[in-house]
Amino acid sequence: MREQHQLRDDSPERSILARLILPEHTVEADPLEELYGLATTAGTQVVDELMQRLSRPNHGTFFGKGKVEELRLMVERHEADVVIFDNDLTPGQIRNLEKAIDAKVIDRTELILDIFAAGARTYEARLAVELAQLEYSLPRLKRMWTHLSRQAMGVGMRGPGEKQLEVDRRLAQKRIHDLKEELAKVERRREQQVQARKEAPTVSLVGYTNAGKSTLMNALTEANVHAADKLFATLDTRTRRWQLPGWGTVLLSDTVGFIRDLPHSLVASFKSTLEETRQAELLLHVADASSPTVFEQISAVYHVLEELEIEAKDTLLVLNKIDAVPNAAALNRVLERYPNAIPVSAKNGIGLVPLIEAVGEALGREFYDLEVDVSPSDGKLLAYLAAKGEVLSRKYGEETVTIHVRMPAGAMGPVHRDAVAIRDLDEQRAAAASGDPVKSALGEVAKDNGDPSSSNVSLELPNVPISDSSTEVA
Ligand SMILES: Nc1nc2c(ncn2[C@@H]2O[C@H](COP(=O)(O)OP(=O)(O)OP(=O)(O)O)[C@@H](O)[C@H]2O)c(=O)[nH]1
Ligand SMILES: [Mg+2]
Repeated sequence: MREQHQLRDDSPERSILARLILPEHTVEADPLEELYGLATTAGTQVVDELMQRLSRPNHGTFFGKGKVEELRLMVERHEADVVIFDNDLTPGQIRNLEKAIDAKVIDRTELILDIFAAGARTYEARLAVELAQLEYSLPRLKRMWTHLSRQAMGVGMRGPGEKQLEVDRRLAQKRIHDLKEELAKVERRREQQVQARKEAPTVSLVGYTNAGKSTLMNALTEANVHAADKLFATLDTRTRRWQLPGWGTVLLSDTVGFIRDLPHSLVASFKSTLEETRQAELLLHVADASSPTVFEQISAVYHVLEELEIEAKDTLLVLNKIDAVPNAAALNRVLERYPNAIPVSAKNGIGLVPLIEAVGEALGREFYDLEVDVSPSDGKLLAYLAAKGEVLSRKYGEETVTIHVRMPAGAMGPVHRDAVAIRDLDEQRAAAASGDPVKSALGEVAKDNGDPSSSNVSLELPNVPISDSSTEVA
């Protein structure tokens, strides 16, 4: 469990973490871990936490009556400034809660927007965040006004208050309109830029926030991009030339990380930042194999990619942080589900040589010879495989249909996203013939987890750190 900070006077804001767990939620072993990361990244000091299970949220106050009272006492006891919910609340629920507990209430979306606002550096990222924040606050303007009117009530300002609200709302709408126009312009410009600069195939790093994308970028290209143990350390795209051994020059892009339930408005406004990803020949989906929620994180990433309408031509799943997995069984559990994933440790340089080989191979590849496990109810994917590929056989198992199919590499996106499991038959044949370097590196990790250096696959690459695609704002 997280250690709770001591109360300190110089602390900026004392926060209490709260989460409502509904029957449909998957609950992690430590259900508040991610929120804790977000809250500390936002600069608050977490002093306590509270959770409740309900069959559905209380309409008025989100938590049930007794829990709200418990929360009020907790706020009082810790002199907390803010209660941060891991859920999304309605403006009305926030208003009622704030009144009941006498502290500021922030929901998950607002917290994420706050972190993005604090971290946005480039012009595009700033536009994107401002738009998302305005769209979030527009339906909540009334809430701001309620606070004002309470103070203003004494001097009989109710009329002007209402009028002010109208003015604010119109101003916000106008600004949203302008921002959208500007972003559309930036998007078009960016699309052309990326196209014009495309001297070589692009490989784009994507993945859950904190999975190690920037660290991997640095390990592969000596790009020296910012990597840090906080959420959303990267908010813009950096592209570097990468001399891929045995292949030549490719462009490698590091991008903003994703998170589950990423606010829709934010996703939409980050489209232009993700232009490199959209035009990439290959996505390297970096996942944190040491996270207890790695499966949820992987599917959250595919979800966001889908929402962004990024139809990846091809994807390799990279299981990072294998130096930090608790034991070999934990890693094998992930590899069972994703047999073609490439285990690495970006931090210790383990597995980079097999990764480089896999990237080279994927870029050169035109067809995949695959066995794809599909859920029988997934008619869409079954139809897709038949339409885009050449189906060689179908086997009906208890829970999945296994399809042997030859797929063009350019059509792999939906397969990666929707299949229950994918086995690359070419790769299996090659591994059987030569003794698989990936699996053997992995065997060493499993044996010597306490001493990752002993399984270090050494890496020496002639890397050239070059251009920076992002427009830095001073
Ligand atoms: N143990 C271990 N830690 C790693 C590894 N790779 C990265 N990390 C750590 O994970 C944290 C996040 O790394 P980043 O490279 O910033 O992650 P990111 O995916 O770029 O994160 P965002 O930009 O915030 O989305 C840092 O503290 C890294 O040192 C690894 O292979 N093993
Ligand atoms: Mg990063």
